[in-house]
Amino acid sequence: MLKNKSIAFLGAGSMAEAMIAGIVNAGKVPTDQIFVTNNSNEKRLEELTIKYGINGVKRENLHFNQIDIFILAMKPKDADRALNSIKSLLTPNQLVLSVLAGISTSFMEQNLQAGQQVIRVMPNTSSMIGESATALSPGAHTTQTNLSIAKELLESIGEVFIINEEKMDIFTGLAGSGPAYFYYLMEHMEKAGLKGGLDVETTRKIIAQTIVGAARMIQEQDEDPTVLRENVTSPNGTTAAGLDALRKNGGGKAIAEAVFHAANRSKEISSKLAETIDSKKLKAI
Ligand SMILES: NC(=O)C1=CN([C@@H]2O[C@H](COP(=O)(O)OP(=O)(O)OC[C@H]3O[C@@H](n4cnc5c(N)ncnc54)[C@H](O)[C@@H]3O)[C@@H](O)[C@H]2O)C=CC1
Ligand SMILES: O=C(O)[C@@H]1CCC=N1
Repeated sequence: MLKNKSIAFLGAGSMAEAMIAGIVNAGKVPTDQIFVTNNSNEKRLEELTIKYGINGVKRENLHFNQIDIFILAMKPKDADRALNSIKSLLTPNQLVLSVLAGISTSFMEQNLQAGQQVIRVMPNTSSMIGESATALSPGAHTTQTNLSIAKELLESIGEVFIINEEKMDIFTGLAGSGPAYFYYLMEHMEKAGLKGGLDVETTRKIIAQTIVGAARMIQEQDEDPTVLRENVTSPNGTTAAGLDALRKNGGGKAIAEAVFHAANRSKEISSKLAETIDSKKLKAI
């Protein structure tokens, strides 16, 4: 279904690049059918063109009528302006995906033509290596065929979860922002490894393999994380000492709080956008 589709990214930042890399690497969409544009940074467009063999084009050179799927990838504060600038250039059958945190399908629909097919998407930067956990929530007018096409496209950058849009905030807290928590954990584990006398390169490999191993155990053993944790924890052993320190220092609570704060921020972006749309004070978001 994908090989005849043309895709255009509006926004050329880190999320767009991660998705482009994953999609190009998966090879399901020919590179000459992938376009990317941005506000003004032509150097960035050249960079993406050279790196991925796709078409980095200035906005005025993007032929909107030749594109099947648009992927909005600007910052949420730019959503209103971006939607209004493309509104008259689209036909309702063209599919608009948005990866913007906190931007609802109803907000997109209100700011595009009546009946426009839209899908809210929440990927993460592991798209770059085909390992994203990506959520999809279709808008009111999206056909089953277009939802399947979007799913197929996004499966090329990882695992896809079709969820109710009300769950998008918590999904964002868990998976959209999630890689950053693991990188933060790794930064701190790395410091501990260095303090213990290991070199950076070895420490990094050890930590990465430990995280990959734990993640794959969850994926492949069909076992509860509590059971897997208990299997590591010998009575009065090293892990018990480590976990005790983690609990005493608020480790579990800190992780849950991170997820909830990110989810709340996603919700807040939605409500502030709704408030500020009237007064046009978008910069305050
Ligand atoms: N970075 C991440 O891990 C994730 C980001 N997202 C979402 O992706 C979006 C982009 O995030 P980043 O790539 O990190 O931001 P970024 O700041 O790196 O990139 C934003 C891009 O949008 C362009 N832009 C702004 N207005 C535009 C317009 N009207 N038309 C076309 N391009 C326009 C800018 O020139 C820039 O290329 C955000 O809305 C964010 O919520 C979603 C999931 C994960
Ligand atoms: O930090 C952000 O707002 C974006 C959305 C999810 C990950 N990065």
